Amino acid sequence: HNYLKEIILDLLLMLIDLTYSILNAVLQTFLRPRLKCIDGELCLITGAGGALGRLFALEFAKEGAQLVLWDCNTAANEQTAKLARELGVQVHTYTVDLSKRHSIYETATKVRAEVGEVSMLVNNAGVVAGRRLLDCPDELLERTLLVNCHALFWMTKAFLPQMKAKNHGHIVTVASALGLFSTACDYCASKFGAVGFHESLTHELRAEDLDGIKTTLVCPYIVDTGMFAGCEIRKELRSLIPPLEPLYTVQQSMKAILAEQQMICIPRLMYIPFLTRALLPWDANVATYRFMGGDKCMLPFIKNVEMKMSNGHIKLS
Ligand SMILES: NC(=O)C1=CN([C@@H]2O[C@H](COP(=O)(O)OP(=O)(O)OC[C@H]3O[C@@H](n4cnc5c(N)ncnc54)[C@H](OP(=O)(O)O)[C@@H]3O)[C@@H](O)[C@H]2O)C=CC1
Ligand SMILES: CC1=C(/C=C/C(C)=C/C=C/C(C)=C/C=O)C(C)(C)CCC1
Repeated sequence: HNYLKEIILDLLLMLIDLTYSILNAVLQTFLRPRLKCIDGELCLITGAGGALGRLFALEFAKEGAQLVLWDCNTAANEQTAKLARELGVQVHTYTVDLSKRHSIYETATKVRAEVGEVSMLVNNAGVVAGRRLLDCPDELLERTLLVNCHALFWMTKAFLPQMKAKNHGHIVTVASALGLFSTACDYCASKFGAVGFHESLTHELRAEDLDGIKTTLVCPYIVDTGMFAGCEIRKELRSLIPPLEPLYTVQQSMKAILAEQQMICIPRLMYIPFLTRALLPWDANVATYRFMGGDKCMLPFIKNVEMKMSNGHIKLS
């Protein structure tokens, strides 16, 4: 009898929580969310020499955060640091290879010794091979998984202990719309991995009642940064879902981060293929992808890469 009472009580409590969460989420879409202050927080951004990484650095600098910038491209990273310093914040740069676990751990040890405890982590660095599976060298496929997915584990293992000690921090995962639904590309598996990592980390923190450590998942559609140059959907629909402006993407992401939102799809329209992927039968999804050009969107991108390779602009690493 006691078991029965307990489960009925738990069920009622769960239903109250569930109703509250739904009402709250609906309300939040209409209200302007309260944004947190990150003045003085120490924020580490990976891929800071890249397009979105640089814009993230500048937005965090505008909010008064101190920066630790990581990238494998030293010159691009230094350029980001220069721009951020002009906004009056302290910036520390590190050259690191995120595809190597030891490089991540060694650099993290240096950061802790030379700068201090990181309280915000923006896992932004990402790569794509963008070749057909059978044409793609194993090393390139492996690199996609190492940088986009494995690195999230090592980064979190390196910086979460300090956050846990204070029950204070924020871990941002820059994944992709292609982490929620897929097309033909090596990148999707790595971003699905990133989404899974974010969710399981979020559950782990909740299960340990560490409610001072927030997580945010960022899932943008194509952003006009050059990383996916050539990737495109059906011509007639391109004006309906145009590639995103890099600054808009980062500003929307910042709003979600500062509102401590659990996830954001940019643009909002991307919630639709995310939902229909789960709701519709597989072949129905294939039919809609075919109609919209989502099934072959990577082909012109791959052609681009092949052309650059044959011209000697890109070499296999
Ligand atoms: N652009 C887009 O359409 C979209 C991008 N995203 C995601 O947003 C994030 C940023 O993308 P974006 O700014 O466009 O890409 P960029 O290529 O401009 O920036 C990525 C940065 O990460 C660096 N990087 C790559 N590999 C490593 C490594 N092994 N170790 C350290 N640093 C590394 C790159 O250096 P280098 O240039 O020298 O390789 C580059 O500076 C990525 O995670 C991407 O997957 C999500 C949705 C859409
Ligand atoms: C697959 C697919 C689509 C195309 C998505 C594309 C082209 C996404 C590209 C995302 C990128 C490049 C993300 C980088 O991280 C549509 C038309 C929305 C319809 C639903 C299925």
